[in-house]
Amino acid sequence: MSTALLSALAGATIQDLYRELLLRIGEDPSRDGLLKTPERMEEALKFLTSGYEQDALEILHEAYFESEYGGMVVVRDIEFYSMCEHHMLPFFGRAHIAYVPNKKVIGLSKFPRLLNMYARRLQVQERLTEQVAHAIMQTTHAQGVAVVIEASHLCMMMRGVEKQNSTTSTSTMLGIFLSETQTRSELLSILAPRGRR
Ligand SMILES: Nc1nc2c(ncn2[C@@H]2O[C@H](COP(=O)(O)OP(=O)(O)OP(=O)(O)O)[C@@H](O)[C@H]2O)c(=O)[nH]1
Ligand SMILES: [Zn+2]
Repeated sequence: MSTALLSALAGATIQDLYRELLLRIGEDPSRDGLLKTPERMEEALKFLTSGYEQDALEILHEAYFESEYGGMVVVRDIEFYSMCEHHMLPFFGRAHIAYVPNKKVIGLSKFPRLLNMYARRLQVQERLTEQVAHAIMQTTHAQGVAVVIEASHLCMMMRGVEKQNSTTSTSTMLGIFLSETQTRSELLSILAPRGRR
């Protein structure tokens, strides 16, 4: 890209860029239905990438409660929407987050908040899974953390290979979930589809 073009782009707003994009795909950005579209797109993009402005400590740091609970906590079926970094198309599905506390439990709502934070960045499913697991482990010093994500990728559905029914599963196991087969088996039996337990 030429220096002149780069400096011209640097002065452009996100809405200018979206207007140009509409022109390049053969649309007329001045027609009635599209007049406010660059503004709407900017707003949507800011929301969908708002995770860059947050960090895990900020989300988790005031929601620890002392507890002697020594079992496993599993928050399952947390729905999420993210965008793949390759095509900037959505991938979405469900996450299951489990941990074994270490004298402190975390407010349950913080798990979906943490997932949303990482999901609202350009992602690959593998990294999303790892980031959620490591953030919980590092901030809470839990005995173990496990994150399982099942997702459908629109870049594999509405374009490319056009497969409508495939889903992708990823999992990250840390601490006791890695070292103890029994703990891992307990989690897998909790996550097994109902009727197959
Ligand atoms: N591992 C991983 N791959 C992803 C994820 N989301 C999208 N992809 C893949 O990223 C790859 C990008 O491959 P490229 O060959 O560079 O792009 P492409 O030509 O658009 O690929 P096709 O989708 O096969 O048409 C594709 O195989 C996508 O399926 C993800 O979360 N994890
Ligand atoms: Zn993609």
